[in-house]
Amino acid sequence: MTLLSVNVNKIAVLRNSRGGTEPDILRAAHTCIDAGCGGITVHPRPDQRHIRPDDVRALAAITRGRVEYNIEGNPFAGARGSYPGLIELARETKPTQVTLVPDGDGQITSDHGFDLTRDIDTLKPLVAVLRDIGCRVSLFVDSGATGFEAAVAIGVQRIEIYTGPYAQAFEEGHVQEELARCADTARRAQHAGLAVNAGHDLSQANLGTFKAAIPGLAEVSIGHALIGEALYEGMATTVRKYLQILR
Ligand SMILES: CC(=O)[C@@H](O)[C@H](O)COP(=O)(O)O
Ligand SMILES: NCC(=O)COP(=O)(O)O
Repeated sequence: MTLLSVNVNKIAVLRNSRGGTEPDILRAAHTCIDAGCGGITVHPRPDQRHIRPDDVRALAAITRGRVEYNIEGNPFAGARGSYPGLIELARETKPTQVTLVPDGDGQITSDHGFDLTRDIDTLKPLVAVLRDIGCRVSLFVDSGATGFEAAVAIGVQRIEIYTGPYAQAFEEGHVQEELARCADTARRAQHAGLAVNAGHDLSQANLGTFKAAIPGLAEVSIGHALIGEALYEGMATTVRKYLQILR
């Protein structure tokens, strides 16, 4: 079964909009875990508009020994200022997995993956540090990416396919070409020895079609749509509906 990792960034967006403690990100995570999700994902950003370093720490404590914990982000972001940085947070909190994403500091959301043929030498020392800490390392890549053998050679264990273009094609009703590109990317990555995750703009509407096309899909991390859908049906019911799709 594909593991569902719930991204709780959007709970923090709502909380931060009033500057208090509600909605409570830990209560939300507990609810998702109790409903059967296999992991919690966060993507702290240097501007701290949603997940803050203290959230990363608190979520590490409540996930440990229960479900996987996946921290996503740009290892080079926030080198200055109060944001401690992704590697430092990983060293402190020891998540199950770190997913490296090549965002700019001011990006509104992630919109592309690494170019492995270009970025591999830059990634090599970071992957080594993360493996040393004990984290599984995944790299966010676009569909159609190449260079998976080189990623394996530096210690990378997974890729996460950026599914934003898939979700858009699905919505526009012409999904086959992008779906085939994702399936081919997954096949080549698996052949090179990598496990395959996926994420970005996945939803109850588009997840089943994606899952059916990607044999061996290890994990999906889902936040934006899931938290939105939970407004109508509640968090636990929504998580269970995703689990049903992933069965
Ligand atoms: C890498 C990825 O696709 C997600 O982590 C997504 O970017 C969520 O981040 P935001 O919630 O900040 O948009
Ligand atoms: N890695 C993708 C993720 O964590 C959630 O992305 P989204 O569902 O908020 O678009």
